[in-house]
Amino acid sequence: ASILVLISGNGSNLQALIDSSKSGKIPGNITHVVSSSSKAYGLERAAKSSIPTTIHELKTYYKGIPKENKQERAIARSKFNQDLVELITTKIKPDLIVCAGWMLILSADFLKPLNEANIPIINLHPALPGYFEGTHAIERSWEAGQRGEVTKGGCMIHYVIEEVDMGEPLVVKEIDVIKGETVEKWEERIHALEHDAIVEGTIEVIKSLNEKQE
Ligand SMILES: N[C@@H]1O[C@H](COP(=O)(O)O)[C@@H](O)[C@H]1O
Repeated sequence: ASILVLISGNGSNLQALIDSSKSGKIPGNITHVVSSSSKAYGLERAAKSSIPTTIHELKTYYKGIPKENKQERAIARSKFNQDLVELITTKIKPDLIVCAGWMLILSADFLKPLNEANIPIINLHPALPGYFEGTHAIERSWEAGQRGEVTKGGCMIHYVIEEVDMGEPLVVKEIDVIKGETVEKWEERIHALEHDAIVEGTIEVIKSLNEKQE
């Protein structure tokens, strides 16, 4: 299977995918990496493994449009999505898409054409299903844990739908809250979980794609 990975930053989850596809643990190859930021260290990780990359930055589309001009920005945002869909469906043509630390919301005008093309899209979220949707989930789950509002945390791999971080989970990994633990240690434990979860989730999707072809 050919895998497209979407990133925005450090790329430690991309690295887990690269290592597992090289070792054969993942029955597929990462054929392209798209980054929403030219500063993403993940781009260097891809280059080190000779994986082609594309930088697709929203700020390029917003250039010259004042912040308060919501209408113009909405048109530019939609063009950003359309161009990414175009790139994916006409050039990259992956069997599946893995969002590994991609920090931009994927809306209907991105999801619909890819669903129609039967290209599954999965995402990694550093919290358990139904908890802490959106950004800063690691910090928010840590605070809630230390306040005794939750006793567990973790991460999930889920199919991407319009509702952010709400799609059907296919991998869920839990850890227990440790009272008095630092947020750095909590983050470290969640990242370790994520690196296993993203590999397992990718294998799951490839398995279901192969079953569909049989
Ligand atoms: N959405 C979140 O962003 C982080 C990306 O980490 P990396 O893969 O870039 O190291 C991960 O914690 C992911 O859950």
